[in-house]
Amino acid sequence: MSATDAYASGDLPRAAKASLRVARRDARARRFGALSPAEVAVESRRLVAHLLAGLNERGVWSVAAYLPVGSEPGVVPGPPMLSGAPRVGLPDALREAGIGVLLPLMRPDRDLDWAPYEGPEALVRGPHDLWEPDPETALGVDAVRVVDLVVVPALAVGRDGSRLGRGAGCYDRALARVGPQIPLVALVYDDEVLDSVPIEPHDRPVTHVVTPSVGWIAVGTDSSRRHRL
Ligand SMILES: Nc1nc2c(c(=O)[nH]1)N(C=O)[C@@H](CNc1ccc(C(=O)N[C@@H](CCC(=O)O)C(=O)O)cc1)CN2
Ligand SMILES: Nc1ncnc2c1ncn2[C@@H]1O[C@H](COP(=O)(O)OP(=O)(O)OP(=O)(O)O)[C@@H](O)[C@H]1O
Repeated sequence: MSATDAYASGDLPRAAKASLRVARRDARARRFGALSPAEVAVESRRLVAHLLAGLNERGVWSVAAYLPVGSEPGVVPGPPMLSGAPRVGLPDALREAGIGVLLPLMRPDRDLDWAPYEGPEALVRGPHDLWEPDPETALGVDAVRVVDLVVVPALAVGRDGSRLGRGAGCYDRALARVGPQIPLVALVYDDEVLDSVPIEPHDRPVTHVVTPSVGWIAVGTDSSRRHRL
């Protein structure tokens, strides 16, 4: 296949994404390994505080979010609590601020279902080391349409709004249902804000990034930025 054919068929951005994903995942794991649990906790608290301040300024009352795990930004380090419940930072902080929170449940078809967050004790072990709401409480894939803002996981984000995810396409499917006026906010570490990351036609650009040190950064093209708050 020629390079032009490869590009037209989508193979080039797909391959570029795959190698960047490996590099970013390694970099994240290395960085995480070099920090103590206390340092991770401090960074997570700063990230969550920035996120909350910006939600408050924007008058946001409901969000679709997620529970950071492993080396993801916002994770609360340490084993599960004595009760067996996971350590929860971000969803509790949102709920305590009076914000309604939906959490995702990964479906076998790699789409995302959504359920209200009702506290750490109500979470159950999901696939891939994730903690998820009880599937009995799930509202369906369309529940994400009603929130004021979506908090999105990412391995890296470009200043042009391009986002690199884990590669399952879960968020691509979910974000395809979200209206164009809804802010899409990726949580990343400071060194994960790049000029751009490879994209494919199905990728929805994010509108903002929040990092532990800088806080909120509006991303996207100049024209996309002119049309929003
Ligand atoms: N905290 C958190 N929750 C989330 C996501 C996320 O990225 N972070 N998701 C975002 O989509 C959804 C779950 N999506 C996932 C998609 C793929 C893999 C997966 O393939 N995991 C591999 C390891 C490689 C990796 O970490 O990516 C595995 O477990 O073998 C895991 C979760 C919904 N909930
Ligand atoms: N709206 C969609 N409907 C159906 N399939 C989709 C959709 N969006 C993406 N996909 C599929 O998901 C695959 C993975 O997409 P991609 O590499 O962009 O994932 P990602 O953005 O890194 O992951 P995520 O969205 O889970 O964070 C794509 O190859 C594509 O076939």
